[in-house]
Amino acid sequence: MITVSLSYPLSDELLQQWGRPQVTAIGQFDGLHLGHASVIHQAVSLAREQKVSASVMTFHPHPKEVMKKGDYEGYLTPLADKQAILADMGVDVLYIMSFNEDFSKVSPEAFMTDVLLPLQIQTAVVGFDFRFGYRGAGHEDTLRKLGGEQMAVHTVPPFELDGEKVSSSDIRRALQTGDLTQASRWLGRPYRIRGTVMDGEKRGRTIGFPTANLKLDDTYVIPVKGVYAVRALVGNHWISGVMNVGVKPTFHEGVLNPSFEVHLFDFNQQIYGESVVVELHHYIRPERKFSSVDELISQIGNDAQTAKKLLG
Ligand SMILES: Cc1cc2nc3c(=O)[nH]c(=O)nc-3n(C[C@H](O)[C@H](O)[C@H](O)COP(=O)(O)O)c2cc1C
Ligand SMILES: Nc1ncnc2c1ncn2[C@@H]1O[C@H](COP(=O)(O)OP(=O)(O)O)[C@@H](O)[C@H]1O
Repeated sequence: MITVSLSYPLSDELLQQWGRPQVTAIGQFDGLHLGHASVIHQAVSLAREQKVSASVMTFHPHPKEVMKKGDYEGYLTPLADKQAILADMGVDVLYIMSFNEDFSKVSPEAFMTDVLLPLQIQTAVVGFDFRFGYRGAGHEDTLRKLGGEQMAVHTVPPFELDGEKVSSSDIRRALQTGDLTQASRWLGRPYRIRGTVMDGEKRGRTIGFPTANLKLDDTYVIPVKGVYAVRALVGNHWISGVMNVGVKPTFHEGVLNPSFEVHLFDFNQQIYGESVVVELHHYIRPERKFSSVDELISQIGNDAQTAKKLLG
């Protein structure tokens, strides 16, 4: 998959290089959950039928982040994660349209005449609730009307599991309430975060549970504070472990930003500075303040046993 950065208005040079008949899925696609996957699979299969390239157009940063709407809570799949997942879905080209205040004012008409038609998109594939252009004025019918003879529009209906529509906002809620089973079902994979191992307070090893402290590489949606059964990719190996997302109330008061610390099972290596991906499989319990370090140690021991059982 090739990634192409776009900024509005598109230059002639860019259009010469990338303007070609193609089928394009357009959307924000944060989370790349099962609903998004159904839109993208549809685009890829239409592209194969029409013997043209399959592309995805997405917008970055997230419009909610740029427009400071107040309900922005971070990314389920920051750009790097999105890229990796889309590459595995058979997408040939990923267009990343730079989203800023100026671009937010582009009308549906201008988006069609200045972006979609010059790129020679012959079929646009969008989800049922797709909105585009200034103030989200455009929707699927607008796209159809403006595209006329030159661009077909394919709308994908809501993807449902057990009669419920899969949505990014429900996945965020599930992560914020510790319902990881639901989050994983809707995502079609466990929720993942990526970070770099930093120095911590060097206490972990003294209590028998060294923990790799992660500085997250992006502004992820933060799952509820507490203890999780996880699998972590360290180098080329997936290792089971237990993670605490929290502020360590046993030792500190008034900390606002949670830390992400993973104790890896049967592991004893120095990994400061390494990049680690953590998959959150199960939520075990909320974080709490213990009245002694011994109680904390014994609870972490129980957590590790629970995680081993849950991870099988
Ligand atoms: C599985 C697990 C569960 C934890 N649960 C709690 C908890 O409930 N309350 C708490 O104050 N700290 C908890 N911690 C955090 C420990 O206090 C922390 O790992 C320890 O202080 C070492 O920190 P350091 O790696 O920064 O040195 C937990 C850590 C792990 C690995
Ligand atoms: N089983 C393990 N799980 C996590 N980290 C480990 C493990 N064994 C060794 N380490 C290393 O030790 C560090 C954690 O030790 P710790 O005493 O908790 O220090 P810090 O407070 O700096 O995180 C990790 O960053 C990693 O480099």
